[in-house]
Amino acid sequence: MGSAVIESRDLNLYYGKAHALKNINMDIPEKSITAIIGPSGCGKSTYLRCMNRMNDLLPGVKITGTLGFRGKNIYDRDVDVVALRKDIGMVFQKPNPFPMSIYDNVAYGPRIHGVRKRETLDHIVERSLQQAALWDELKDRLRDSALSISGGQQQRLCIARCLAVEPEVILMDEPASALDPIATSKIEDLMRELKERYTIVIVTHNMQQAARVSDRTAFFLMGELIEYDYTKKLFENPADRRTEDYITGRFG
Ligand SMILES: Nc1ncnc2c1ncn2[C@@H]1O[C@H](COP(=O)(O)OP(=O)(O)OP(=O)(O)O)[C@@H](O)[C@H]1O
Repeated sequence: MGSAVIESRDLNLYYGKAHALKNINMDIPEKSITAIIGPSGCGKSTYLRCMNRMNDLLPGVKITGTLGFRGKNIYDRDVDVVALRKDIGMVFQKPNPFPMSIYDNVAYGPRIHGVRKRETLDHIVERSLQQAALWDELKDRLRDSALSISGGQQQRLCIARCLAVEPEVILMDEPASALDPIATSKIEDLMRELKERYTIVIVTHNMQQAARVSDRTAFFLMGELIEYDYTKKLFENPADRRTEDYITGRFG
C-alpha cells in the first residue's frame, strides 16, 4: 500500500443535533481508488465533502477530530481553503460546466490561480483535456459553449477542469449516476487511467461500480464506518454481517 494521503482520526460531524459522522478512522492511500458505499443517508457525501471543507460553511455544523492531508489537519485555523481545494478537487453528480467555452472552463482554475500567459494556458488546456480523454473529441471545438456537448463529455470536461490546477486528490460524488452506460464506462476507464497519477475517492450507490473500479472500499452505515478493506476482500469475504447483508441486497 502507498502512503496515506488523507487520514481521518475520530472524525465526527454534527448537523445541529444530528450526528452524521461517528468517529471515523480511515486512511486513504495515494494513487489508488477508494470507494465509499452504503445506503442512502449513511453519511457518504458528508464524509467526502469534509475532505475539502465543503461542509463547514453550513450553519450549525460542528466537526470534531482531525482530517489530515499530507500530515496536516485541514481543519486547523491557518489552512487556506482555496489552496486546499486546488489540491483536493471535486467532481459532482450532475455535470456542472460553467456557461462559457470549453477552453474557458478548463482555463478557469489556472486563471484564478494567476496564470495569464496565453501559451501556458493553451498548454494546460491541452494537457488537461488529453488526461480526461477529451482532446481528440473536442480539440476543434474549444471555442464552443461547454453546454453544447453531451452529458458524458460535460462530466469529463468537469474532470479536465479539476485536473487543470494539478490536484493531488480528486473527490467524485456519484460522478456517473446521471450518465448512460456507455458514458459511465468511459468515466470508469478514465478513473483507472487517472489513478496512476492521482488519488481518487468516489462515493457511489452502485456496488457493481465500486467493485469494478476501486482498489479499496469503505462501507458506511448510519454515520459509522463499518468495514474498510481491499475491494475484492470486502465483496467476496466481508468481515461484518452488516456489510454482507448490504452487499447481498438484504437491506438498503
Ligand atoms: N446540510 C444538511 N443539513 C442537515 N442534515 C444534513 C445535511 N446534509 C445531510 N444531512 C443529513 O446527514 C445524513 C447523511 O447525509 P449524506 O448526504 O452524507 O448521506 P449519503 O450517504 O451521501 O446519502 P445519499 O446516498 O442519499 O446521498 C442524512 O441523515 C442527511 O439527512
